[in-house]
Amino acid sequence: MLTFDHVHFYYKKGQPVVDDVSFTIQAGEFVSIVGANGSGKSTVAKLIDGLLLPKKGTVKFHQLDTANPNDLMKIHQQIGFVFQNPEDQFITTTVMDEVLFGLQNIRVPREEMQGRMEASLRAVHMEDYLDAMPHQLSGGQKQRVAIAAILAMRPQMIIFDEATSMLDPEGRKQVLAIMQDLHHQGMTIVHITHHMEEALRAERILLIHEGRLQFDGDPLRFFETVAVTIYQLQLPFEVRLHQTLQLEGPIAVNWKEGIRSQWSIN
Ligand SMILES: Nc1ncnc2c1ncn2[C@@H]1O[C@H](COP(=O)(O)OP(=O)(O)OP(=O)(O)O)[C@@H](O)[C@H]1O
Repeated sequence: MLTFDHVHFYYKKGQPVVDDVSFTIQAGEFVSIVGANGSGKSTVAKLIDGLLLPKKGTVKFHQLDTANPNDLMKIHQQIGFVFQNPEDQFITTTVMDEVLFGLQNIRVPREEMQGRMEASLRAVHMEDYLDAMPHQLSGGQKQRVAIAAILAMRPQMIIFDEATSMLDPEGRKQVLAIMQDLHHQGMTIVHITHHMEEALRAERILLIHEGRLQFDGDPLRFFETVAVTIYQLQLPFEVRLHQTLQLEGPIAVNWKEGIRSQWSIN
């Protein structure tokens, strides 16, 4: 379980970027954090992982406190981070080494490494690319390798920070399907995005605006009650269509189910 308790953060004193934010994310949840450019989403993500520390308040992952230097290494191991640009994450020259590198870093026994590497590449359907050079892969494949490198470390939670925004439609679809698949296997997913079609797929949406938490709840309620354009966000096509047709009741649920099945990996 992740807990933000009255968290405050600023880069420059007097200019709050995260302003008294509190929320809890339970194990196994799929949460989207949405908000306009510059609203503070990435800062929240970095606070979750302990890459940034609160100026006031606490961020805890289970009993581990990001402000405690003794806890930080454990937090980094238990929370994986997928960044916007997969290129930034590659250090080695083959897909296989890319996954093994992280395992060496956390001193996984040598006899365990091969199995973990192969299993995590299988989980993202990249098992046929062991010797490929990461830089020669498509955008979606690169992100899948980055995800495999994280999975091999066996995290409990993965944060995707705008991880689809540099990808073409096919790459986006691949990465979103992997997210959904991991969620179904019990992984806690935090997906930071300003694509509302993607946010629709989460179980819960947190809206950040000017560093404050403005909404925390179900996507259905979010799109029905929040005037998203005020926050420089756009309604997903399916929701706009639904509102235009002014459908109600079971059909309102159906558009959501339709989206879920559309993105499903099966
Ligand atoms: N390293 C930094 N130093 C100073 N200010 C920063 C730094 N990183 C972010 N900011 C500022 O903090 C505010 C929030 O930025 P943040 O990146 O968290 O927002 P965001 O919602 O993720 O935006 P985007 O969608 O554009 O990535 C912005 O005003 C940004 O300019």
